[in-house]
Amino acid sequence: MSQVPRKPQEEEEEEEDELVGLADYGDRAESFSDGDPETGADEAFLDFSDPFSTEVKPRILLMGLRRSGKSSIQKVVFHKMSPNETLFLESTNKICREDVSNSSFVNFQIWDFPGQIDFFDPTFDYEMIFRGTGALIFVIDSQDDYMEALARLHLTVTRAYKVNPDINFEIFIHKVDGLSDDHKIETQRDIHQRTNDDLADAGLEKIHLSFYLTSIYDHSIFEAFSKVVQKLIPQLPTLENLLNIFISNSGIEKAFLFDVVSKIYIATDSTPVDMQTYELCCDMIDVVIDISCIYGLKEDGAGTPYDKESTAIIKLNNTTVLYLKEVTKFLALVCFVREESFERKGLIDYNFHCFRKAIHEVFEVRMKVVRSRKHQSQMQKNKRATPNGTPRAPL
Ligand SMILES: Nc1nc2c(ncn2[C@@H]2O[C@H](COP(=O)(O)OP(=O)(O)OP(=O)(O)O)[C@@H](O)[C@H]2O)c(=O)[nH]1
Repeated sequence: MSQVPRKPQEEEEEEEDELVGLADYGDRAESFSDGDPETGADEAFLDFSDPFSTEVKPRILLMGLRRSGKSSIQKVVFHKMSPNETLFLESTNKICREDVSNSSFVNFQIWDFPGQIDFFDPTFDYEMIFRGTGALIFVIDSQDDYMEALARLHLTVTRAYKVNPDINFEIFIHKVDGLSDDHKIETQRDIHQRTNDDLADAGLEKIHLSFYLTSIYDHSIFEAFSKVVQKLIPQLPTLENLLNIFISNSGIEKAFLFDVVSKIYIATDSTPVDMQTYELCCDMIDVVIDISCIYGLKEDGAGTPYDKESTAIIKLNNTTVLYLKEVTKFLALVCFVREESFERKGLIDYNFHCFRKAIHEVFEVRMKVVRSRKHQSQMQKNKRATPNGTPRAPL
């Protein structure tokens, strides 16, 4: 698997950008889906062997049989494609990888594994792939006969677990919009039972699989993705704590920290999440970004639809106010406030200022650790290259 080296300088600048929250919104996802037609292997642009590339953004693999809905999920969640348009997506007939790490807090890669390709072929370095992965999402088409998918799931999970026992295995029982409520529950129970039985037969009952019922036709796919991503964020308890402090001191009912591009919420306060509230927040983000894109950009297209100044207030007819504010270039805070509490907007804004500063500090600490480890690893590499201890000659 070949890799295109990236300049360390550029990489560092990129990371710094993330932290300081510079305005850089936009779907800049790059698709690298043109693999080698001979082998079906993709020309990977991301260095899987770099243990640090996963430190700041979680890396997720999306796998599943053909036509299970992988590309649709990715297009709907990360590219704002409408679900109906996915009907016209062409099938991928080779292994392909897409990287949307530039546009979102989530470092997300999709690996399509078409049925005829054996991805455990020795020519594929699957160990390298699984080693740097935080979560493996396996998509099962619930409207189809899923026996083949379950066999492939078992094979994938057992191999991946051997390489990296820390991977979270997330099973999306997908396209459930076509099933009745009873049928949904029955399908989930059946898939759960069969996969766990297979693992127990292989003596691997300790592998934990999480199941989600998903569809691109409602918010279930965003909700499931949010849960998957949250498991991979080491700072989650700190973020939740900060949100709790923020809402209790500002008279806010509920607050979500959203990844703006994907509308995945990466954290919320500890009050329960209600689907309708979440959906309203998603709609608000859509409204803000759409209006900004249409009326906010200059005539030559210059400017960004989401930046430090981004903020929005929407008053609902049930005496609730929706309040959105920019936190970093990827993240936004969306809150539900009662009208009477919103009268103290000055207090909310001051508390938000402190909250925003704290969020930046949380990620800054992480970045410092990553940088120092990166530095140490580079030093070790240099030492290994010169066993007698003499410094390496500059290239
Ligand atoms: N009803 C329904 N159809 C869906 C859903 N998600 C995807 N589909 C449809 O499933 C079909 C296959 O979707 P793709 O996204 O191309 O599947 P894929 O897994 O990427 O397929 P390959 O590229 O062949 O690997 C498309 O016609 C989608 O419109 C869903 O949640 N519900």
